[in-house]
Amino acid sequence: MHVKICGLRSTAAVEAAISAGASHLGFVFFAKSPRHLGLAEAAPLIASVPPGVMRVALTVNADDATLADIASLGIDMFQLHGSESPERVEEVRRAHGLPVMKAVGIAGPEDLPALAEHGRAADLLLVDAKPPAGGALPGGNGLAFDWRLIAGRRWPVPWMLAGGLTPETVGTAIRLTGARMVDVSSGVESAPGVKDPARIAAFISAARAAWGL
Ligand SMILES: O=C(O)c1ccccc1NCC(=O)[C@H](O)[C@H](O)COP(=O)(O)O
Repeated sequence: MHVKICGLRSTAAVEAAISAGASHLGFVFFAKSPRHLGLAEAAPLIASVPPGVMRVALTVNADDATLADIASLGIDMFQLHGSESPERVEEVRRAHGLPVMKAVGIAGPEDLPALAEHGRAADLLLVDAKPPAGGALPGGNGLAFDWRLIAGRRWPVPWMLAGGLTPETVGTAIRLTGARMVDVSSGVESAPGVKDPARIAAFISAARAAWGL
C-alpha cells in the first residue's frame, strides 16, 4: 500500500497521515508555495516520523548546497519537481546518496516521452498533471490530467500517480491507470496548506478499497 500525502506543515497533519496509514510523507521546500517549510520548521516534523514511513523532500530546481541542507534533516528521498533534466537527476542521486523521485507533468500525448527519458535516471517517477502556463506553482495545483493517456503504460522504474486526486476520485483513477502508488496534496486540504485529517483518512481508505485491501 503506497500512498503519499504531500505538503504537510503541522504536527497534527503529520500525525493524521501516519495514523491513516500513509507510506510516504511529503515536505515542500519551495518559498512560493503555501506549503513551504523552512529548515527550522521542517526539522521537528521530519524527526517525528517513525521508521518505515518515507520522508520525502520536495524541491524545485534547487542547488546542491540547498539539497545538502535539506538532506541533513534526515530525509529518505528527494522529489524533484522543477525542470531538472535526467542528467541533473542522476547528479543529485550521486551527490547526495539518496533516491530521487522525478515529477513529470502530463497534459497530452506529447508529454509522455519525458516519462521514459526520466525513467532512465530516476528511482521513481511521479506522473503528475502539467501546471497551467504561467502559474505560480509547478505542482500542488489540484489539477487532474486525462488518466486514459497512461492507461496500461509502463516505465523502467516504479511510478506514482498524482494530480488533482481526491477521496472521491482516487478509486476511479487507480482502476483506470493501474497505479500501485498514489500521491495527493490539495485534495485532502480544507484551505491551501491546511490538511484535513478526515479527508486524509477518506483518501487512504478509498485507495485501499480500490486495491482490494
Ligand atoms: O504543493 C506545492 O505547493 C508544490 C509546490 C511546488 C512544486 C510542487 C508542489 N506540490 C506537488 C504535490 O504536492 C504533489 O506531489 C502533486 O503535484 C499533487 O498535488 P495535488 O494536485 O495538489 O494533489
